Amino acid sequence: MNRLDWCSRAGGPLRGSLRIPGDKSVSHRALMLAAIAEGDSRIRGFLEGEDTRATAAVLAQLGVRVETPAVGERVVHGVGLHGLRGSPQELDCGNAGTGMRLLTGLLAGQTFDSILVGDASLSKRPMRRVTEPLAQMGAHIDSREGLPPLHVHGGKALHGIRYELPVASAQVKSALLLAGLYAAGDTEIIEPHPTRDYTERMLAAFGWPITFSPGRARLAGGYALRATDVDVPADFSSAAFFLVAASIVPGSELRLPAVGLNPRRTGLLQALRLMGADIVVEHPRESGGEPVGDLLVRHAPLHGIDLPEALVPDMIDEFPVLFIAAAVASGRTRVCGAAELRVKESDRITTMAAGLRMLGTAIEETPDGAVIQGGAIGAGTVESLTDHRIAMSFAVAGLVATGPVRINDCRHVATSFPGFPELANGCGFALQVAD
Ligand SMILES: O=C(O)C1=C[C@@H](OP(=O)(O)O)[C@@H](O)[C@H](O)C1
Ligand SMILES: C=C(OP(=O)(O)O)C(=O)O
Repeated sequence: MNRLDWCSRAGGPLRGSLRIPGDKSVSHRALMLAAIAEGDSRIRGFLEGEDTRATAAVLAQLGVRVETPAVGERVVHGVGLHGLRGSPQELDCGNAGTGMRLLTGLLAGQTFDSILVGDASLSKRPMRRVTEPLAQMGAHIDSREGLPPLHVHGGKALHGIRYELPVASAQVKSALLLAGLYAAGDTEIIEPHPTRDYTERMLAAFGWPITFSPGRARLAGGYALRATDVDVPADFSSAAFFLVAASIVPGSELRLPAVGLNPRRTGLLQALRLMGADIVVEHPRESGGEPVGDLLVRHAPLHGIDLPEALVPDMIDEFPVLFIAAAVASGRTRVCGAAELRVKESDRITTMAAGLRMLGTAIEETPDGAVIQGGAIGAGTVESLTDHRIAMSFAVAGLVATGPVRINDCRHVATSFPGFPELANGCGFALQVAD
């Protein structure tokens, strides 16, 4: 893929109503559960991102017919729990940690072997967090010293385990629950802090008996999934860029309709409100078993905070853009308990600290967070290291910078947010491809 650099300039005020694309976590899971269900499932609001399309392509390689009747829609012809077929080719998960980790759980219980590969960024991400508990369930997975590619051996008889997660991770929890569908006996997961529960909710919607409450989930193998239609809400993590952008640009007022508001995703909403943001949830309702609402965000002066550590797992993907809010806010913001940021698409603490320093912000890195002194953001060149959320966060910074912000290596933005530059420019950003 060719290199793509952006230049973000001062813009705004931001105005309008923006349709944010579908939720990435929900889209991955809807594809996987629909694939092994009995019957046809229709997914509406599907994220047309590179990550979720990679998962659809992997499932097609495994013998699942996935149709695209319209943009943002998939019809998945489920093959049943035991209907997947092995592929002689490698299964390419692209940039997606979620895709690779959940598929590893799903494939551990099959009769055939699979090889999962990813791009340069995914090939550096830790996989022992899934392979070790899966091995305790009886799976056999070879890795390159805990990194992809993963060779998942088939034909292993799995048995359920009771597993206390060492780190809060919805991906690990979900991988084990998917393997648990194929295991004898109970699989029980206990989390150090509750994480997003989409897998649990969706398994229930597909008719699999499961009990779950915040921080716990338990199911037994040996049932069947019944096809069901899934309505995917707009992705809160994508909405996050606009929540911060409208908060920091004077005169802004943005509406973001039908955004998913699962409480395990909305930590940034609470953090921004603690910083003084003006964000209102209008028409809170349920859609497809998930809480959704229309977000109305207006400019408001922000001030620094000590981020409550309990919010960290509920905003794990929103730290890059929170760092931008903190760099603009008056006073100091302190983040701790967020060491997981170091194993995302890039080391998000170091990448953000390096970029903000280039723009003149005083930021001190700590092992599990950062201390950020707010003030004016300057012009400069920053590296996104191909991390989509870093690229979009610095695009937000450019709106209020004293000069142009050049952002290198933005080619992966479409992994989670296809159409971001167009949507951003449509509401008042000044974001262009750089020469
Ligand atoms: O389960 C999911 O869909 C996700 C869980 C989180 O990862 P971890 O499970 O590694 O925390 C998050 O960062 C990722 O973007 C999506
Ligand atoms: C960490 C992320 O995704 P994944 O783990 O699926 O690559 C993300 O989208 O910020």
